[in-house]
Amino acid sequence: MKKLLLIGTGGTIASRETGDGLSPGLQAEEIVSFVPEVRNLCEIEVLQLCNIDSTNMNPKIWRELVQAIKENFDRYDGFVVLHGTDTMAYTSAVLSYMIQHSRKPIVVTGSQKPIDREGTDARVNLRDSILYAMDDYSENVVLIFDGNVIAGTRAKKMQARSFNAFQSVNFPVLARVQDGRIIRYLPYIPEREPVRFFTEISDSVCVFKLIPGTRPELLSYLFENYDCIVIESFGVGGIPDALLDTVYREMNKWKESGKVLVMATQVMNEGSNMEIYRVGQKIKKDFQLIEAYDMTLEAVVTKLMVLLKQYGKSYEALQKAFYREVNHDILCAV
Ligand SMILES: NC(=O)C[C@H](N)C(=O)O
Repeated sequence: MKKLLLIGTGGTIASRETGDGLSPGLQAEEIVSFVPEVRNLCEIEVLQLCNIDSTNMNPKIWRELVQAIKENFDRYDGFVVLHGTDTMAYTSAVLSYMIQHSRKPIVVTGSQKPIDREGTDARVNLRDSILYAMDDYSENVVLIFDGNVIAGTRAKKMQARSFNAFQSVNFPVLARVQDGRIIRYLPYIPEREPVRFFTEISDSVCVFKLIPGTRPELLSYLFENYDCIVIESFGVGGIPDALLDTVYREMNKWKESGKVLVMATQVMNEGSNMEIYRVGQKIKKDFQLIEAYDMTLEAVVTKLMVLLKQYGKSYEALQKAFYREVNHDILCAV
């Protein structure tokens, strides 16, 4: 019989009413007891990493999660991580970058309603995730929710309350799990390279969302205090004229000190391309700016967190690595 490690981190799936609102209280062991039939599929062992609302997720816990999977990697055939939905897409993305070429599936799942509630989505999500994690044709990091199997780097929370909370952005859903069957939409290409763990991660990345009329002072503060700024711009991407002086002044200082500016867009679908308009083209050329193209913001941020630790000293190497595809994260870089 195959062996599965179920890792509890908290989230609504583990939550109970406290009088002050829902808060994680159930342990992973108790959570599996709500779906006893999964014990027929595989041997399940549990590890309780933490028990938090995923609003409190952070890079330190990600490091511990990766460490836990690394230490147990040879002993199990697959992993299911129970997680809150609010930052689940960040965690599935960061796991994709910190654990690459995994022949063994690492599934991240959770629910919109606690597992002990009637009509909860938790039981079906947990059952689907275990089924998928124990299938011979599953590999790498995926997020499973409401029957959709989404590549770890492509998930985004799109509904605050409904059961179909996650969508796969700019990439097809990999598979569906329906009535206990897996329907795969993409051909199985076995991982050939050995698994690689990256256990270091930077917390010096920030996101700056532009609005019409953004004041430049704010940008100067971020330039001084972070190693990497991701600007969420408008449309296919550009910098407002009113911010250009600040950006040029800071960037000239910055490039020498190994800091990085990355352009992304507030528009979720189809991605950025700064070469289309004057507001984007010139500045991109002047500083060889990195841009997100079709990646999700969650993937951009977490990829940079991991790459900064490896290539923080060389802008060219970081740029090259950023555009290298990992777990289906980018298709359209030119
Ligand atoms: N549905 C959920 O899991 C939401 C919860 N606040 C969390 O992210 O932990």
